[in-house]
Amino acid sequence: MKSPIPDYLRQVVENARPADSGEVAGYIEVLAKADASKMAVALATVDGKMYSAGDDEVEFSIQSISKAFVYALAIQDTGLPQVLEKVGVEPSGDAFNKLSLQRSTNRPMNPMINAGAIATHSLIVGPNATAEQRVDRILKALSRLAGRQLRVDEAVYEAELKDANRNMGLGYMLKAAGIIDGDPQEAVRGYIRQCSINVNVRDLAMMASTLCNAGVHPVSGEGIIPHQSVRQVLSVMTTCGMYDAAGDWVSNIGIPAKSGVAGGIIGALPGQVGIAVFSPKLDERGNSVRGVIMCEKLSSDMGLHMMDISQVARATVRTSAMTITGCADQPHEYVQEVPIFDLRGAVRFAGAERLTRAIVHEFSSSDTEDPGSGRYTNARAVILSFRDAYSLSDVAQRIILENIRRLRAAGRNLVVVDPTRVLKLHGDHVPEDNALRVVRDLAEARRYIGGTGCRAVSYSDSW
Ligand SMILES: NC(=O)CC[C@H](N)C(=O)O
Repeated sequence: MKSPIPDYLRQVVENARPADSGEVAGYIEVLAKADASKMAVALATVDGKMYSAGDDEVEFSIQSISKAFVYALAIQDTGLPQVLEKVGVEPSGDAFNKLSLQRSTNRPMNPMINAGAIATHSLIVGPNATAEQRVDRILKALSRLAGRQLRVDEAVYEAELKDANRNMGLGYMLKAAGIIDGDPQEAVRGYIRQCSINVNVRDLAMMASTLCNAGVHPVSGEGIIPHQSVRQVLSVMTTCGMYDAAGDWVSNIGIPAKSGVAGGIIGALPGQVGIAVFSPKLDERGNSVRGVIMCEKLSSDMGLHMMDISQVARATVRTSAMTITGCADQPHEYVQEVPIFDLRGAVRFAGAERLTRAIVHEFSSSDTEDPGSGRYTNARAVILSFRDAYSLSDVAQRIILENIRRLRAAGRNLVVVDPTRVLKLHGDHVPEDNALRVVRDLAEARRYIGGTGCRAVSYSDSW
C-alpha cells in the first residue's frame, strides 16, 4: 500500500496555489528575482520519517529562520542568563527590522527581530570573533541539524550586504547601548551571512523536527540542542516568531514557528512533527502568503494546534481486575480479586494524578470495609501495569513511586508489569523484594500472586 500522506501534501500545495497576492522581498536584489511560482511543503516526524511535496529540492536562503537556531547556539555558547541580559523575550508587535530597544532595559525586545538577532549573533563564539568564525560555527550546527552540508549563497550575501544600511544602523544602535561588545560591522556582516545559508524545505523540516524531538536529531540520534534551550527557543518562536503577526498565527495555527523573507516558514509542534513550507511571495508583515495558507491547512486538517485539547488525561488510566482461583495450596473455592491499574501513553503530571486518584478511590473504600468481608481482604496484591505506557515524565515517575511507597506501607504487595522498564525503581532506591516484583506480563503476575497452580478465571473492566 502507498502512504496517503504524500498525496495529501500535494493537495496542501495545490490548495494554496491560487493565492497569488503578496510581493517577493524587493529589498534584496537576488530575492527580488526569485521564481514566485515555486512552492513546497515537508513534514518530518520525530522518529525520522520525511514526507514532502512540490518543489522540495529548490533551495532558498534561510534568512530569519536561522534566528531560532542561532538563539539556541548563543545559549549554548554563552549561557541563558547572559543571553537574557542582552536580549529580551517580549513580543514587539513591530516589523522585523524596526530600530528599537526595550525602553526599560535598553535591550532588543526579542531574538526573532533583527535587532535581537544581530545581538544574538554577536554572542556566538565570543565578542571578538570574526564574521567567518561565527558563521563557520553556525554553518556546522545548521548542517548537522539538516543532516547534510549546507552552504552560504554568496550572491544573496553580496546583494544584502550592498544595501545593509538599516541592519548596520541596528548594529551601531546595539553597540551604543552596550549590547554588542565587539565590532558592530563584523556582527552585522556575520548576521547577514548567517541569513544567506541555503536550504530546501526538507532541510528545514528536519531542523524543526529536531526541536520537536527535544533537541535530538530524529535520524542520527545525536543530541544537538540541550533540552532547556529547546524549551526557550520554542517559547520565543511561539510569541515572537511571526513578528507582528504572532497573535494571529498562534490563535489560528497554534504551532511555534519562524518565517524568513525568502519565503520559508518552519513550524515545530513539540513532541510531534516538524513542518516546513516555501513560497516566495510575502504579505506586508514579511511572511510567505502561500506558506501561511499551507500551514493553516495542515494545522486544521491534522489537528496540530497546540492548544487543541484532543487528549484528555482521563484516557491514560484503565482500571480492571483479575480474578484468580484454583491455587495449589488453597482450597479450590478460594478466589482472589486483584485490582489492575493500567497506565497508557506518554504519562505526565495529569496521567500520574489520574492513577493516584484511581488508587486512592479503590483503596479508601475497601479499607473502610469490615476486614472479614471486604472485597480485597483476601488479596493483598495490586497490579500496576506499564505495558502500554510509552514514557513517564520526571514528575509522573516521582508521583508513581510515592504511590508505591504508600501502598507498601499499607501492607500491599505490588506486582509491576513493566516489560520495557519505563518505571525507574532503582534511581529512587525503591527496593525490589517480596512486596514489590517487576514482571513482564499478566501471566507472570498471576503466577507470582497465586502460585503455580493458579488460574486467572476472568478479567473485568469494572469491579
Ligand atoms: N525577516 C527576515 O528574514 C529578515 C532577514 C534579512 N536578512 C534581514 O536582515 O533583513
